[in-house]
Amino acid sequence: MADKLWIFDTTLRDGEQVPGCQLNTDEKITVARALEALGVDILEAGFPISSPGDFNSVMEISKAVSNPIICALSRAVEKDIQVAADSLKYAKRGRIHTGIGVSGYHIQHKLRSTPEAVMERAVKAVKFARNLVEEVEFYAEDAGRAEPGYLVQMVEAVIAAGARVVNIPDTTGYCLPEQYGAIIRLLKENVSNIDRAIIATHCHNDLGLATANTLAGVMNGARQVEVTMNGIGERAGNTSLEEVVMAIKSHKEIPVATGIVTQRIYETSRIISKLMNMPIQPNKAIVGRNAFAHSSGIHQDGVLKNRENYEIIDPKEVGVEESSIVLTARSGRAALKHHLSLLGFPLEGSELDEVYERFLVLADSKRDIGRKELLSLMGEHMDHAALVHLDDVAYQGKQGQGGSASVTLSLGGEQKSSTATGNGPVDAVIRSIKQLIPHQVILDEFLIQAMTKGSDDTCKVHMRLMSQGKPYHGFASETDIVLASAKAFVDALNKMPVKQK
Ligand SMILES: CC(=O)SCCNC(=O)CCNC(=O)[C@H](O)C(C)(C)COP(=O)(O)OP(=O)(O)OC[C@H]1O[C@@H](n2cnc3c(N)ncnc32)[C@H](O)[C@@H]1OP(=O)(O)O
Ligand SMILES: CC(C)C(=O)C(=O)O
Ligand SMILES: [Mg+2]
Repeated sequence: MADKLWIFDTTLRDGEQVPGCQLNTDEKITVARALEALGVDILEAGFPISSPGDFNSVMEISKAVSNPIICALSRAVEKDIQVAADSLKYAKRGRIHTGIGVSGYHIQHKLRSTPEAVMERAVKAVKFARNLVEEVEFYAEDAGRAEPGYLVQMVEAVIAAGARVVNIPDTTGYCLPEQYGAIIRLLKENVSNIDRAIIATHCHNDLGLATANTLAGVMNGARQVEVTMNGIGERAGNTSLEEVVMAIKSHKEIPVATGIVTQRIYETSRIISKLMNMPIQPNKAIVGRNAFAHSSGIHQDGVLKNRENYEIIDPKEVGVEESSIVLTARSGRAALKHHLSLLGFPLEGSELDEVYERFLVLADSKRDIGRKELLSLMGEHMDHAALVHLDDVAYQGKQGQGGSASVTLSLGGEQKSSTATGNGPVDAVIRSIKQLIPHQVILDEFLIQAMTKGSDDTCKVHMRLMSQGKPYHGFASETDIVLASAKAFVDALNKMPVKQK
């Protein structure tokens, strides 16, 4: 039977160290509840000595969630440890995570100490923590660059002092997978009391190796992995939860199993991205917008014949409704035929060839080919009847007073106008459009990206609308951010089936 792999989520501690990602207590509780539903085993809720707000967050999270073990971080400093223990007083099961730097760099140049004195502080800290809580985890900071013999002695000493989990961080993301795996193996083979503790991995992504190193650690005996949702964390980030969990699920030869409800991965990723104002790169493994999108002809043909030709994970397994076939100038006939048949045009042979030629000319000049473009390829008369046209947009806004907008759309050939107010001009414009369309759509994701750094820059807007449980992506580029938002919204509307608009 596979061993249990303990999933230690540090999104609310290491993840929250990202500049601009700081959360208030209510937001942290929302994230903690989402992580609990996802099935994480240990939830590192914060660094309680760092501020009254973080102390309060750890305390409130301890009250709000009951399944995961709640963990509080501290230095190897008695006051930190005492405050961490106080913050955990409502936790059903609390853990103190204390530790100290163990590499030559940290011992000499950060702590300005000696290896012997650092070992003494480590042992003292673990004993002090054990007097306050049952569960103590020790982190050997910068273990990835530590002298191996010293690391073995340190791990043996802290286990003897009462640590039940020993975390071996590659704090600077320096190790190669073979090197990191060898460190874990060294500890398994040379620490005399290692059977009394669980070894944990905690890898950073400075060389893009965090997931590979974590898996190397697991293959060599680690049974706890410290991860964050979307891989966020200090500098280049931490190992991402979704990557490790899905790598393990995809490779049965890794002899471990997790309790993660993988179908909740996508939703959890979005909740965290939104609350932390941290967009997810489109090509991010598992949760990126393009993780299940196929855009070149050979791939699209393969996926349409059998999804598994180009997908190692069923998107439903991670909570993504379905893979998508995106039409671009690199698409072939199979993809075009697929989209046309969805629109009710089952073309074959020379008819398909003829439309494909015209499609390629269009696709060479336009990056994103949607319903609107396909309908116009099939005959301009269809266009007016089936599409939403943005005829006019006017808006204004004043600091502290929100915004107002009026929008005119042509819907099914009929012109309609509406006005609305909102918390700013963009919100007002989107509300105006929503008032004009007959069915409910939810704006689920909204990204604005400036191309360069000038105030005269073109901004690119991406919106994801949900309608009847399905996602529709809209894109637009304009120098005017409000107009770009309106156009992206309408672009997504135009990708929905006619009856939904
Ligand atoms: C690898 C990691 O991610 S560790 C976690 C990183 N997270 C954070 O640092 C966020 C929380 N931190 C804080 O709020 C503050 O830095 C505090 C409250 C911990 C300390 O604040 P200050 O007392 O002002 O110290 P400051 O941050 O300037 O310096 C850190 C001190 O801790 C010492 N230190 C660092 N790590 C440890 C450790 N694990 N154990 C003991 N001492 C440590 C440093 O040597 C330095 O000591 P010095 O002032 O005697 O040189
Ligand atoms: C505090 C420890 C676990 C850490 O975040 C690191 O070493 O990267
Ligand atoms: Mg870290």
